[in-house]
Amino acid sequence: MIRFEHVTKRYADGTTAVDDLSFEVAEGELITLVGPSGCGKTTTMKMVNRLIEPTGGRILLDGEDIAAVDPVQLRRCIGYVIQQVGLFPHKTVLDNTATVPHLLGVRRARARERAAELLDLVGLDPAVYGDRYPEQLSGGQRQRVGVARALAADPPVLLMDEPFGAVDPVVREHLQNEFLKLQSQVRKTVLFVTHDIEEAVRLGDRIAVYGHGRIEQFDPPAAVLGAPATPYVADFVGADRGLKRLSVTPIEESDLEQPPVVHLDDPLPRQLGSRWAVVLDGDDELHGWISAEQASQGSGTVREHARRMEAWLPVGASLKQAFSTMLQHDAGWIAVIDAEERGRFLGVLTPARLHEALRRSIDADAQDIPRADVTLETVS
Ligand SMILES: Nc1ncnc2c1ncn2[C@@H]1O[C@H](COP(=O)(O)OP(=O)(O)OP(=O)(O)O)[C@@H](O)[C@H]1O
Repeated sequence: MIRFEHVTKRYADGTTAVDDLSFEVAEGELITLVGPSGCGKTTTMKMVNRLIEPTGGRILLDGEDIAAVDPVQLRRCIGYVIQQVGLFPHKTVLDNTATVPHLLGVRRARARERAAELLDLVGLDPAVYGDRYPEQLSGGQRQRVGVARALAADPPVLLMDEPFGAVDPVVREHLQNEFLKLQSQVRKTVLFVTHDIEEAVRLGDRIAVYGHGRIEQFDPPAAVLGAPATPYVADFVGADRGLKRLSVTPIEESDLEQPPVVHLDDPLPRQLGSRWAVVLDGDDELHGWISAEQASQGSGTVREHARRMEAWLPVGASLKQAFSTMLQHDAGWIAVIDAEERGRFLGVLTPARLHEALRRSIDADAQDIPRADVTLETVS
């Protein structure tokens, strides 16, 4: 969809902002460009809509060299969201959002109708906010209007330059989550500039980590965190990258341990062969658990002695959620179920298994193989 071929930008004063950059972005992919101030992120982005012209190389959009496309025409198929949103102060929220379709010749009534749909999509009720002016909105609400306006002409490509940079961290996280939900519906090809590694990790399908004018690593978040390509990247993602990585590493079935299992209507077993067993109902769905002590002292069926299981998660939840669930319930293990299949029990995750899952996922990324195929040298 977007292809950079040996792109260089040298400004008139001799500053090389971007140095021989080559990469490709697939349709519907969200790429975060992250790096310290002045490393060339904004320059990269502005070359895509020709606000800045490269001094070397070329950029292809859908196979076509953008140097040959009329810049005005080009910008119509590229939405642009910036930090200082740039809303027209004298226009209402609805008219601001309808600006581009209106310029493109869509009838005013239809453009406003579409604008109202988009405001709804970004979480602003058009009946409440449509007639307000930008100064009557909070910073977070203004950013949402900025996103709605960029989507108004339904462009296949979105460029976003620190769009959530000016709002406080709580609103920011909220906007990020909303944007991810929105992106899962609209599936635009997005270049998203940020200097915040947390934001880059949370949003990006892949992250381009910039050094000065160059990309040091271009990989999915888990790989950047688990296997930084250079000491510079390791330093940039921070010493707590293991923790960050937990949040982008999903629980997989191969991570799970298989404990003893009993069913609700089984007679109470004298011995479990373990300190506890998982209790399932007749459909193999998770019901709870039972301790060896209860089993050895009681009588009747499992049903009368089973305890409800609070600490469980669906497979695919993050290792961070798993860790947090363990802490929240003060549990030495959590049950993992298949949410797609009515909650079928799949196995349990213990702290040791969680640690192992993290190590396996790092090796899997480094070797580019599935996590289940990784053999660890020493298993703790
Ligand atoms: N018009 C210009 N003339 C000369 N140098 C420029 C110009 N615009 C940017 N630069 C320089 O090019 C380099 C890259 O700038 P750019 O704005 O792309 O960085 P950035 O990574 O987006 O930074 P930030 O996170 O601070 O926005 C910087 O050294 C900057 O000073």
